[in-house]
Amino acid sequence: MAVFLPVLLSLGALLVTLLYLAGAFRRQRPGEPPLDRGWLPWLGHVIAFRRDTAEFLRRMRGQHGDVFTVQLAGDYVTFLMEPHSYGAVVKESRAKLDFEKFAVELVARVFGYHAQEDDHQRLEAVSHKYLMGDGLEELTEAMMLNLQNLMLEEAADGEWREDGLFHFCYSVVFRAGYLSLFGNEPAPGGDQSAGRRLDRQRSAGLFAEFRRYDRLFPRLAYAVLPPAQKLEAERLKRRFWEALSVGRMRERENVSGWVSERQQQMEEQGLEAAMRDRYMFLLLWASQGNTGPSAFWLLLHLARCPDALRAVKAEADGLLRESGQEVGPGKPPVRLTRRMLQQCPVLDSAVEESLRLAAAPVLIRAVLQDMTLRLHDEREYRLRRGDRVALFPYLSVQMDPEIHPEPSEFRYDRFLQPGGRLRKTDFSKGGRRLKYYTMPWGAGVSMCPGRFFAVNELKQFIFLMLAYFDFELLQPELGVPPIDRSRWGFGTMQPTHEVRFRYRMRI
Ligand code: HEM
Repeated sequence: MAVFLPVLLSLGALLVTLLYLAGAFRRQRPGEPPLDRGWLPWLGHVIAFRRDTAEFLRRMRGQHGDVFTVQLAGDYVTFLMEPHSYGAVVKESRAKLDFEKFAVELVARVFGYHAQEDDHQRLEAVSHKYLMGDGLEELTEAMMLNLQNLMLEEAADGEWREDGLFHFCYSVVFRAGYLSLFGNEPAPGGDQSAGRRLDRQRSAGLFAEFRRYDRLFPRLAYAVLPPAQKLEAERLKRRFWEALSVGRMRERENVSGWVSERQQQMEEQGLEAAMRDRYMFLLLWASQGNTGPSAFWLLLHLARCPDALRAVKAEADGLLRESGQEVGPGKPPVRLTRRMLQQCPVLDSAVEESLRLAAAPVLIRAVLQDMTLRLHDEREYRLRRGDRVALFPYLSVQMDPEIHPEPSEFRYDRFLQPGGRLRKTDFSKGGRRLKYYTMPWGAGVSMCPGRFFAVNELKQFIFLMLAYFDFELLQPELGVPPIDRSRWGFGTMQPTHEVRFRYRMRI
């Protein structure tokens, strides 16, 4: 027996070390939020969290209140569910709460890209220049031309076509967005219409591949793909690295400043071409993964809500009339100026409302030093270095019936003041006005830099649908499809199944 004693002691020590590393001995210290480690060592609650994040967090909030810490696959994550106090997280200095640490790990796993130190600042600067303010004008014009190429040219015979609404919206908005940012195919021998045809064909192929990757994305991000699908994800990644490669980009025309300047910066930094190609895939994903699904929810809600459709159409018709444009056979394609896109409060409200219902990012920050989280009501919680802090505004803001009565209903005028001309921004909870009352774009340092372009894309798409097309749902009695619960946390949600519809161009 004595012979085995050292072995047993070593095994015991190993077990204790493993349990320690697995967080089995962690206790809530005075001043810290309630701690719920879950039953499984190291994994904690990750299975329930992944299965249905919203449901899990609702349950935890019921048990522990609006601030709590849970163990998720080795990480301790403190969720703050009290929206008046969101500023304490999104405005905290980067020295204490950092967004990049988590993002760097994710992009390495999902896109194979190894982040450079100043990536975030450089992307911010380029986004400022090309995705906001005056810089956005050129991109918005390119988007209009590409949307018209994809939407009008193929439907020019005026025949009824049937499709899945999700597929239709995602395909059109993805492809037009991709062509606007990453450029057009060169016109063979200067033949513009052949160039446009190539754009339609090749972007359709790319979209089909993107959707394959898109379906794998949540499990890839959580690193739980089975081997065969992992291989498929690798194949798709390589396909995109190649399709968006530096060499390919040089052949394209009208590549946006957002993409070309970022390329140039990376080249000047001496980043190898293979890594730059990977970064391009990251940009494609960030710019195209949410807008198409958002277009789907918006068009679906409008198609299901005659009042909303009527109000949005009246606004669009009015703007076209005021600008002296007519839609019809022989007329030039409509032009939507920046001013027109800025003067549609009804459509703006409908866009904001559909995003409130469908955009559900989890915002995550790494705690870089021991610190205190101060809530608006004077409560204070101590946070440990190495942990994470997270917000899930979908549940604590967007679906809160006190902030948004009947939160599951689509009310196209929810973000309009009485009178219907001005944006409504005063929403309250507990008798106090809220700063963060809907957060589809995130907030603070990681707030989506593409939000102005994304809203323009959605509005342009809806304008064209209303101006040029008749469309109807084929089975309106089926209602709004449920959202796919495996995708919480990644941006705009997707439906669990298609919605059949038909459309035809009015000629
Ligand atoms: C409806 C469409 C869109 C939605 C709902 C959306 C939402 C978001 C959200 C929530 C984030 C922040 C994630 C976080 O905090 O971790 C984000 C980041 C980002 N978005 Fe968007 N986005 C949309 C469209 C776009 C478009 C059109 C572009 C570019 C043209 C874009 C570019 C980006 C980039 C580059 C980031 C990363 C920012 C960074 O690293 O700081 N997005 N987006």
